[in-house]
Amino acid sequence: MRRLFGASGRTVTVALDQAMPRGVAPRLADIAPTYASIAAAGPDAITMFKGLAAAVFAHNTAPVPFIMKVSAFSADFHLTREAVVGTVDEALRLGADAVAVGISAGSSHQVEGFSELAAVTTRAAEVGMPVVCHAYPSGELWTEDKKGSTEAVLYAARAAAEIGVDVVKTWYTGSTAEFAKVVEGVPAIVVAAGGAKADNPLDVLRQAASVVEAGGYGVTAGRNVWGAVDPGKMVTALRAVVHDGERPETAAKLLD
Ligand SMILES: O=C(CO)COP(=O)(O)O
Repeated sequence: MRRLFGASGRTVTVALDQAMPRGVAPRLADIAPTYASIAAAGPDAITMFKGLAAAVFAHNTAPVPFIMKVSAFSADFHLTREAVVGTVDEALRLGADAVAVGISAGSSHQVEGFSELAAVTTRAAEVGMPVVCHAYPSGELWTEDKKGSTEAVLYAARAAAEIGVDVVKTWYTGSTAEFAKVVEGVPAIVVAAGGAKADNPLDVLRQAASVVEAGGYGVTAGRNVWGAVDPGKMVTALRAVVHDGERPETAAKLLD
């Protein structure tokens, strides 16, 4: 856990796990320069599937703390059912520092999803491997008024914590006050996803500052890092906000 959370006790983790769920964006297709830019800026960890990790880390086993994603959804084909694509024991053998599992709360596949997560937390506890859960209320069973609400996000995040994960990564709920309700109701370390690509990079930094102000432990950001004009500079700016408490407007100057 100490490897994933810097000296400040917070994390700027970069998620490079999105080709399978969301399609092979050009920055992910041409992964070598994207990875090099991100890694050089020193994120606290990178979340990836094992095959990509094997490719980008090459023969250097641990240049950056590595969170191995062991489940995957595929938005265009199935948003609410995760494929199991790895195990805790594999992650151990590959030198991963943690495993990550996704759950889709409020879906007709919730029972299987929770059971699969529980199998991971049980094995991970036996071998001392931290578990990160990407816990989203992305199921189809939510009524229209509940979809995307703080109540739904809190439910997904709370379920993950109760299944015994160490870190819950979930959706930012729009304001410091609303995200604080999620943090307060979840007995685990809570971090926020970056979310859909923002038009203005300053908004990414403002969101990170709000997460920390709400009591969150940082961010696990994907599209707003690897999709940034300069991914490495975005990692540096996020680190300034999350670890050093820099104002977003000041940190944004690091993007120039
Ligand atoms: O961890 C993530 C995806 O698995 C976060 O991705 P986004 O920041 O793009 O939402």
